[in-house]
Amino acid sequence: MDSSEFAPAIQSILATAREREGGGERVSVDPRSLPRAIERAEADGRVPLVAEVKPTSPTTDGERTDDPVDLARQMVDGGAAALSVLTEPEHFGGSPETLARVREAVDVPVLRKDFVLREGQLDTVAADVVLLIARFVDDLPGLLAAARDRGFQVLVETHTVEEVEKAVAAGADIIGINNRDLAKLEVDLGTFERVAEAVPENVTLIAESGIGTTDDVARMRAAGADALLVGSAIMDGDVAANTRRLTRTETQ
Ligand SMILES: O=C(O)c1ccccc1NCC(=O)[C@H](O)[C@H](O)COP(=O)(O)O
Repeated sequence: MDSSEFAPAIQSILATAREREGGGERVSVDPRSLPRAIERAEADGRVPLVAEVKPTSPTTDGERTDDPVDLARQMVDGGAAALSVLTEPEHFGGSPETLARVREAVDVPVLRKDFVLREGQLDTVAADVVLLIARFVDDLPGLLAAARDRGFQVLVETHTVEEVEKAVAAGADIIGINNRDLAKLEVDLGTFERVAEAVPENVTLIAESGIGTTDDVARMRAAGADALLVGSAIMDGDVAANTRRLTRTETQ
């Protein structure tokens, strides 16, 4: 992978991710099903939302320092089908310990959001779902298999049709399309609309990033999103109210 094409913040994220130690002991997970959590939300009329505990980021001003467990509970109270927890410490204010505490406190599936590059890093903490970013992982089939061997469900994040093809060839059954271009850090919801057609019907499809309004929710759902991953728009202000507003969006 040639990192020089990426924004400086991404180059820094990747440099620290390459250095990060993995966990000591091999993790073994009995996961809460993300596809079933999405179905349950649909069945009771909530927009399936993966709400993200995201204290800060390279594109966020300041840092939210409230107790992440309290924020996570508010997201679930607001109707979130699942949660995403950043575990990247240097650029996102996350930690594996935070994820472990959140997962203990809620009963919905929890995604580990990080920049996992090699097998040992899967053993840092147990989660129901782990993120692998197609653009950054050299051996996607190998790392996907290693994650599944440990019991994780795997969300493979993509940004282009070519990356969707790479994810499908690797056997991904949950695919995210990130509206944020990690080369420039620009967000364009048109990305999901353009790329979603390349994703097979039997794959659980998640729209990621830049979703802030009920119109954005309706737009992503109309383009085929089974679920939406939302961070900033939920973390900015009243977390329960923000989650409720987005999960109750009428899309028909
Ligand atoms: O969010 C960032 O600033 C960011 C910068 C560099 C790499 C990744 C970044 N975000 C990771 C994510 O995937 C988002 O946290 C997630 O999709 C939620 O996005 P949003 O709703 O726009 O906060």
